[in-house]
Amino acid sequence: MKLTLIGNGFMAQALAKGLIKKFEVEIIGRDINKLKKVKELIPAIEIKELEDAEDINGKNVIFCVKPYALQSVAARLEGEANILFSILAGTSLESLRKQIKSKYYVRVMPNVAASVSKSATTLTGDKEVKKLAHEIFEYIGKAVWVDTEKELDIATAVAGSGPAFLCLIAEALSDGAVKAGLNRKISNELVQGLFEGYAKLLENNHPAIIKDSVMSPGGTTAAGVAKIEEGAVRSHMIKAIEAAHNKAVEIGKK
Ligand SMILES: NC(=O)C1=CN([C@@H]2O[C@H](COP(=O)(O)OP(=O)(O)OC[C@H]3O[C@@H](n4cnc5c(N)ncnc54)[C@H](O)[C@@H]3O)[C@@H](O)[C@H]2O)C=CC1
Ligand SMILES: O=C(O)[C@@H]1CCC=N1
Repeated sequence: MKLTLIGNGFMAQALAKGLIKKFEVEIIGRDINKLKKVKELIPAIEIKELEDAEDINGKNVIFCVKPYALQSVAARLEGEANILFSILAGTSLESLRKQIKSKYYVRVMPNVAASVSKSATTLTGDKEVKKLAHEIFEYIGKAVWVDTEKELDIATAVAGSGPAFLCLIAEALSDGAVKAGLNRKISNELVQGLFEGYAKLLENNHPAIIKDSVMSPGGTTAAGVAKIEEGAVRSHMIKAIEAAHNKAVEIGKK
């Protein structure tokens, strides 16, 4: 099966790296020089410059441009795709249906870890292609189908934007270690190992149980946790998800 990615940005490249293991991948973009650079990085892909009347008839398209570019790119597409997968944050199935012709529509919310085939991806849309959507997006990591777009917009906040939130935590932990006197290289290495080990533990344990197992009475962890609570970090994480979700909904209304 051939997959046609429209857009040649960061996420298109991240998806292509995983999808190429199983599928033929074509990337259509507006800048041939950028496309040639992408081909140098992922030689197995086909590249094609976006035409003014780009024929998508019968193709399985993964739409990877920015949400604001939907209208201008859609106007250049001709014919009816077989499946239109869209990774555009906030952009509703209704809006896609109005602007791009396709037999089936699926919204997809991957994340940056697609570049290492470890995305936590959420899918929703036409149930006729649910199984196929799963099969395709499992090549970039874990894929979960939800029944509503509301759930996908929440998933956008927690799994799409989530890596950036974790980056702030990772950077801050390393900064703290550097502030205390550890060198940057060792601090970063320890934080990387910390996330790797924690991800493994999280597969089978609730975070509260892991926390309790680390936190000794009167110990170092308890001292640190008390400081974190002073800064209302948990409350602000909840607010961050709320804000990111609200933004996805707002993008959808434009
Ligand atoms: N970056 C991330 O972690 C995630 C991004 N997304 C979604 O993925 C989509 C792409 O995001 P990125 O790859 O991060 O952005 P990017 O800026 O790296 O790529 C955007 C692509 O759209 C193309 N484009 C923009 N305007 C265009 C136009 N008028 N005509 C033709 N092509 C046009 C650009 O040339 C570029 O290839 C967005 O809709 C975003 O919501 C979804 C999940 C995670
Ligand atoms: O920030 C954004 O809009 C995109 C969508 C999910 C992750 N990045």
